[in-house]
Amino acid sequence: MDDRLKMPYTDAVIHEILRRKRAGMGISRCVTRDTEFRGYLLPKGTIVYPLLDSVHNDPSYFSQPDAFYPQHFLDEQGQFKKNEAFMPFSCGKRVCPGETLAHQEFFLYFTSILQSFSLRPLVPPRDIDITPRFVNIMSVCRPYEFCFLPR
Ligand code: HEM
Repeated sequence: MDDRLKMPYTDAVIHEILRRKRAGMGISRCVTRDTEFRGYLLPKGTIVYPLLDSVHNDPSYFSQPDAFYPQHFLDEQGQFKKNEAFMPFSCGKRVCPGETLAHQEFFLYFTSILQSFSLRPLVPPRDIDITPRFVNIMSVCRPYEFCFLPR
């Protein structure tokens, strides 16, 4: 997110949601020529899937990869801190062209909802299971219910 945003904690929460959202797989791609990658030969025509979840759960970049921990994106002064391993929109030439729009929408929806409602889960937060559910090679969030209480 850019420096114009002066709500670092909210920004960090949104980034942590995107890190944890667990639909972390880019679109499949095809290797256009024989390619060596980390000692492996990927022959021309090989289909590859970038697994973004792997980098989002790398403990050398995220100190508590299994937790919901917005501090992954905050420095000691509570200011927003970029993390080069954050790439829910993938990276490179085929990076998601909707990234800026998606960030803006997230911020507006999230802040508008929280300005008008308090969110209350139906069970104590510690009883909410935030471990991923695996579907084929993807992991997805588990659904859970909560109430919107007008402020
Ligand atoms: C939370 C929201 C979003 C996430 C996490 C997301 C994530 C991604 C990812 C991971 C890719 C694959 C990039 C790659 O293959 O390397 C992608 C591609 C793409 N996204 Fe998004 N996206 C989001 C929202 C949007 C929005 C709002 C739009 C358009 C308004 C959009 C349009 C596209 C398009 C057109 C591609 C294909 C790009 C290409 O193949 O060259 N996305 N997105």
